[in-house]
This record gives sequence, structure tokens and C-alpha cells, in this order.
Amino acid sequence: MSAMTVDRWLALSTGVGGVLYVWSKVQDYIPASLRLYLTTSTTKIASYFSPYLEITISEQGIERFQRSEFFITVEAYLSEACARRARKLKAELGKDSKNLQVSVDDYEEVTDEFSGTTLWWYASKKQSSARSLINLYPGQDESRFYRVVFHRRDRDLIVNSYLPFVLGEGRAVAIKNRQRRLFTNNASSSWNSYQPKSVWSHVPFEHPATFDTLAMEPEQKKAIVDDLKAFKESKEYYGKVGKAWKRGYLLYGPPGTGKSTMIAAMANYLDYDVYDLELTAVKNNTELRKLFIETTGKSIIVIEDIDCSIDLTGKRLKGKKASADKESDDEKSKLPGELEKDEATKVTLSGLLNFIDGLWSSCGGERIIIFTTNHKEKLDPALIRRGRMDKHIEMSYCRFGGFEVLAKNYLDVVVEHEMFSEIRQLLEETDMSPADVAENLMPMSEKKRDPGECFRGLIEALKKAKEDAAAAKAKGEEAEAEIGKEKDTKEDAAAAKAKGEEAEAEIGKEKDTEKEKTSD
Ligand SMILES: Nc1ncnc2c1ncn2[C@@H]1O[C@H](COP(=O)(O)OP(=O)(O)OP(=O)(O)O)[C@@H](O)[C@H]1O
Ligand SMILES: [Mg+2]
Repeated sequence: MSAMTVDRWLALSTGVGGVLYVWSKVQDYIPASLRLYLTTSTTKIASYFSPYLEITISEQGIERFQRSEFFITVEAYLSEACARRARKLKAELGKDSKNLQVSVDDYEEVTDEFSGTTLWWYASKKQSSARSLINLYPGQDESRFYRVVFHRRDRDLIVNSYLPFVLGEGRAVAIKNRQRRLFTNNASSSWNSYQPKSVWSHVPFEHPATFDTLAMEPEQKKAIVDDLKAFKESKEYYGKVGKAWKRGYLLYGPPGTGKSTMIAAMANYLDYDVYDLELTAVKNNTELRKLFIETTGKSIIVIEDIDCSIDLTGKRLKGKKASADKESDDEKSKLPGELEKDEATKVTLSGLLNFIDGLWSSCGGERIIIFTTNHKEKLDPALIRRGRMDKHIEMSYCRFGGFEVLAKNYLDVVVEHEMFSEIRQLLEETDMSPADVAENLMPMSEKKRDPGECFRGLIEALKKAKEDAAAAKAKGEEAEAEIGKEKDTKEDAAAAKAKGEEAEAEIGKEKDTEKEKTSD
């Protein structure tokens, strides 16, 4: 069948393009009952004679006021794959309100090819059957849809291969075009049961950190990037071995060593959203589960300072048990409000473990979970064992490798500077966080952006930090010696006391023997 004949068929039988446009204009002047009759009758007659089938994808999602994911995906697919062939396009402000997104306009027909078959897509809208008196949003009364038309003989091909293909491609385009987001959990008092997504609020994620700007020893950095790359590309592998497609990282180290910066760099590298989970705002395990279920794939879920967020250590929990009696005495002295507060805060270690393993498996994949802590030793081993936290990354003080990155970032110094050898030496001997080193390399005024000046300042700061550390160490040793001395004195006193008691007992015994003798 020639393209002309097909077009005529389509115009006659399915009412595409211009026909629909004219219909949309005149239908408001026709009484509703007649309009319905005309629509259904023409559709019935047309479909009886037509060798073509059509599939409609409606914009209305399952939830009220929610757009169907399939509709959004088709929109993304068409704007990428077919918009070039359309003559009528529409432009909207896309992500971060900076980019223009161009898509196919309503009533404009575009063709697509798949496995040697031609299909026709067009977008249109129909009046919603339930008209309301008050419209809160523009266009609320209209329901938009996409319709694809194809020959009957291609039914299986379209349903089983083409539509899944459109779904896959559309998702990839939607992810590429989306504005990445940083989510934070809302307090449960503000959750809305009609809007499941209300458990998280979000802002655009625009952290500029990348692995290029992260100060770290190059080999360690490369190992992390390789690990992330392998994870991203291992969908099939995870499926083959029967594991959920997720990975856990524990970032530990002193303050200011770049743990939060590393998370931002990871998100930028993987092109993922970030869910920053504030555990102290979560009342119990049920809330935790709900929060998790509302996260999407291609995301990093972060719990910062895990040791401070929740009482997680086995030791502390055991200690709690032992002192249960004492606690119940304490509770008596608590105010009613305080008791309620304790009752409400019930996220437990096992709840958190379920959050990490149990639900992961049933909620789709491509998620990374990251815990950060300043004190790895305080964490329960169950929480950070391999399989839960697959990779433990130590973020440590700045050494020369990290410094070189900072010198390049902050001062554009890429070649060896005369002061580098002294800085290298000092960095090996002194523990200074990358945050502090960076502070010294960041001149506040444009005029002072002289590398030599900044490096001199850094050397001074490093020397001072070294002296301070030595002084603190000396003080610590002194204090230890003092404690040792006290200990010795105490031990001596205890020994003398014991000796005295022994001697007394001896004298007592002797006296008793003498008494026995005189009584004999
Ligand atoms: N390794 C690093 N590379 C680049 N910049 C860093 C690095 N570490 C720290 N910084 C700088 O110092 C600042 C603080 O770092 P960051 O918040 O990542 O530290 P942190 O380890 O998360 O600290 P905390 O334990 O207090 O949360 C950042 O804004 C960043 O500019
Ligand atoms: Mg941090």
C-alpha cells in the first residue's frame, strides 16, 4: 500500500491529524448526547473497515493528578526519535528552567520505522468525562493521550517488541534530560496519605564536586571510580547471580576529609539522584520502610554520621539491657513528654538491616547506599559486614597526592613548584584535613591569588599544626605518666595494707596459741 493510500486510510478510518483538529473545534457546538453518538458510531464503522489497529496511551496516571509514566516515556521517546520529522513542534522550558525542550505538537502526526514496519504516532486530547465546576489547574478538564496506529499484521511485533523498545529508549532519554534532585525526608507529621511522594521533599541537585576536583591519593581514587563503573555496567551480572542490583559504601574518617564531597562526586559520576535520609526524623521501622519504598532507581541513599543518628552498637544495646532496672528508675523521674518522645524514636538496628537487605531485593535495582561516620569502631559489625557495606573507604588526612589536586583546583598550579618538597615533607609528618589545606589555598581576594603566597601560608599552618600535635602528645604522655604514678602509689599502698593485714593475722594466730598453752 502506498504512503498516500495509507494516509487517506488513516484520515478516514482513525481521524488523525487535521480531522481530529477540526473535530476538537466543532464539538463544543454540538449537544453532548449527539456528540457521543457521532463519535462512537463513526469509530465503530471506521474500525470495522480499517485494516489498522491503534493503541492509546493516556496521560492520566493511576493516582489522581499524576501523569502516567508510560505517557511521559513515550513523550520523551518521540521528542528524541521522531521530532525531527514533525512540522509542528512545541517548545517548553525543561530541566532547571534553562534548557528548551522541543516535542511534537498536538494533532501533529509523525512516522516511525521499526523492523521494516511503518507506524504513525500522534498526540491529541479529549474532554474529561467528569467535568468539575472548579478547576484548580489549567487543562484539568482535558485528558491528553498518544495514539500509535499500525497494520493488523504487525500486532505481535508492536505489542511484544516495539512498545517495550519505546519504553526502554524513552526511559533513557527521560533520565538524560531530567534535572537531578536532592531529596530529604519530611517529618511524618507532614505526610499526606493521598500523595505518597510527600514523604520526601526535593531541590535541584547542583553540587559541583567531581572526581577530578576530589583531593585523594590517585590509586585510591581510581579504585573507587573503577568500582562504580563496574557497578553501573553490571545489571546482567547481578541478575545472573540472583542478587539485587545495589551496592553499599561505608565512608569513614575524621571531619573535613571529604566524605560528603565524595558522595556528591559519586552522584555526578553516576548521574544519580541523592536521597539524604535524616534518621533522627524517622520515628520507627515502619516509617523507614515507607521512605525506602518511595525512593526511585538510579539513586544514592545516604545516612550521614550513622553512629550519631541511632543507638546502633551491640555493646551499647547490651549495656542497656544490663542497666534495665536502673533505666526504669530513671523513667519514673521523666516528664510525660519526654517519655512519649522516647517511645516514638524506635528505629532499631534490625529495622535498619532489613532496610538494607530485605527490601532492596523487592524494590527494583540500581541503588547505592552510603553510610558516613567519623568513628568506624563504634559501629556494630553486623551493620558494616561485607554484603551490606560492600566497600569500606577510608577518607584520611591530606597527603601530597591530594594536595596536588587542590593546588590545581584552587590555584591552577599544575607543574612542580619550588615549595612542593617542603610541603610534601610536612604533609607526611602532619595530619591536616583536606578542608583545612583547601582553606589555606583559597585566597579571599583576587589580588592575593599568588600561589607562592598561598603555599607560604600553608607551610606556616602545617608547621603550627605539627607543633600543636607534638605539644598535645607531650601533654598526653605526661598525663599518662601521672596516672601511672598514681597507680603505682595505689598498688604500693594496697600491698602495704595487705602485708599489714597478714602480719596482724600472724600475731593473732600466735596469741591464740599462747592462750591455748596457758589454758592447758
Ligand atoms: N578530599 C577533598 N577534596 C576536595 N575538597 C575537600 C576534600 N575534603 C574536604 N574538602 C573541602 O572541605 C569542605 C568540607 O568537606 P566535607 O564536608 O566533604 O567533609 P566531611 O568529611 O563530610 O566532614 P564531616 O565529617 O564533618 O561531615 C568541602 O566543602 C570541600 O570543599
Ligand atoms: Mg560530611
